[in-house]
Amino acid sequence: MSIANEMNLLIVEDDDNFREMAVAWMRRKGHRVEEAANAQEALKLFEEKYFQVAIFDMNMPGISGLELLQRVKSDGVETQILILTGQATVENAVAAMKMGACDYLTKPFPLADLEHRCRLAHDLWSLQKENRQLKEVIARGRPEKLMIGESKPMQDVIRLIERVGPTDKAVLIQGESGTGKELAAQAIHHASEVRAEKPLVTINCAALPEQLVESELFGHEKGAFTGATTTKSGLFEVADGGTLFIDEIGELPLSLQPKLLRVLEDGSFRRVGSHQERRVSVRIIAATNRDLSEEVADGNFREDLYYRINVMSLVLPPLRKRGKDINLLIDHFLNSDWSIAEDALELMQNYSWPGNVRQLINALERATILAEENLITIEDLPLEVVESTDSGEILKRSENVRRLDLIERAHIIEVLKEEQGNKARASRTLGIHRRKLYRLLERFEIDETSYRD
Ligand SMILES: Nc1ncnc2c1ncn2[C@@H]1O[C@H](COP(=O)(O)OP(=O)(O)OP(=O)(O)O)[C@@H](O)[C@H]1O
Repeated sequence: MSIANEMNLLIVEDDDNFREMAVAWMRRKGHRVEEAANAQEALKLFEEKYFQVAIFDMNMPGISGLELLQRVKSDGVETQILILTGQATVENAVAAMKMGACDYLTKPFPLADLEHRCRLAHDLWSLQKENRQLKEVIARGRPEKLMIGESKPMQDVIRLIERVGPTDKAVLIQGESGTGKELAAQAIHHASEVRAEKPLVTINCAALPEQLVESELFGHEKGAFTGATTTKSGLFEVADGGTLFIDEIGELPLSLQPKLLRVLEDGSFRRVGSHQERRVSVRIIAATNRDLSEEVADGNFREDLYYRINVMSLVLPPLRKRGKDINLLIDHFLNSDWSIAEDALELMQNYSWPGNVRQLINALERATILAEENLITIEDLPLEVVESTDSGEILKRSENVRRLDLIERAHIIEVLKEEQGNKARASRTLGIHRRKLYRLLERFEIDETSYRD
């Protein structure tokens, strides 16, 4: 018998004969079994050991099986309890079930039945344990990341999230790429009164081919299409009771839109390849970086679906419209032992950040790899930030830096040509450390391999 099939059992029975037989039987079947002849002994064992399943005889002198059950349950033990009762006391078994026993057996019964019922009780114990673990995982998955922003447009967004979060309404989040749409969806889900303890499940329609989107969302039956080797539940079922975040909803194929509309209207849907109707309770938060009303006008998105998901609308401002928020975000994402040179900061403040917060995070990460001595300078910023049209003014002031850059770049290329693209030799010729050369190659976007023979 494998370890997984082994059970930790406790048998509480005052009839010595029966108890000894039951214990011997269960041990022979490979289970770990403790025994008690009365409730006091049982309570002591509960203090010392952990049982998955316990069997209580109902009629015992002193503390009865029912009282023992009451005590054990009020201590909050996770053990599943099976009650043994005589013909005359069957109605007590009903009372025991109400008090939290999972099952009962009427004497006499074959010992094989006892093992079978213990097995069912053990299955229940496993499921409850799994359920506790999953709840814990969900609770720990709560975002520690908060939406940062003190600018007026961000404050409006944060206030709106606080207002719509607790309602159960569908929300459409619009905003350019990297503006924090997914983060906003998390904030809305966690502000929900009824759903926050349940899962938040995400699907990105742009990342999947059409047929996969359908089976991801709604699940499929075995054999529904080539490759469907097993039955699979869809994300609507996984998110039941919670929230489904549909990212890039503008990419949802037209053919699937009626199916989504239906589940939004009454919670009903069918798995791919199944006739059986299922029902769920799922809140929808959708996001898009396209203008969905235009998609509706162009016939790419159903108007009725648009109105269904756009009950509440949240528009995330692009970073360039968030004023001094950029400083807050830099402070937030940069470790406190880092600083930024004034002209570099000014360039960042003036840049348009088409990739928004995500692009800013990437630029900072890159800069901290390139920079020396924990100071980020213009040299460590991506070229697009330094050379953007918005940065003219600042660059005029940094003109010398730029000219030097050009001279430096040309010189490095010249040396690389002389050394046939060999970085070790080139750095020696240039009189700089190899790491410094790597940094410059990356910054000037020079590919040394193109100078190899
Ligand atoms: N206001 C904010 N405060 C703190 N971090 C933010 C904020 N907005 C975005 N971020 C961070 O920026 C990154 C990108 O955000 P997110 O993935 O939510 O953007 P998105 O709009 O969903 O992007 P896409 O459209 O590309 O899917 C994430 O790491 C997120 O934590």
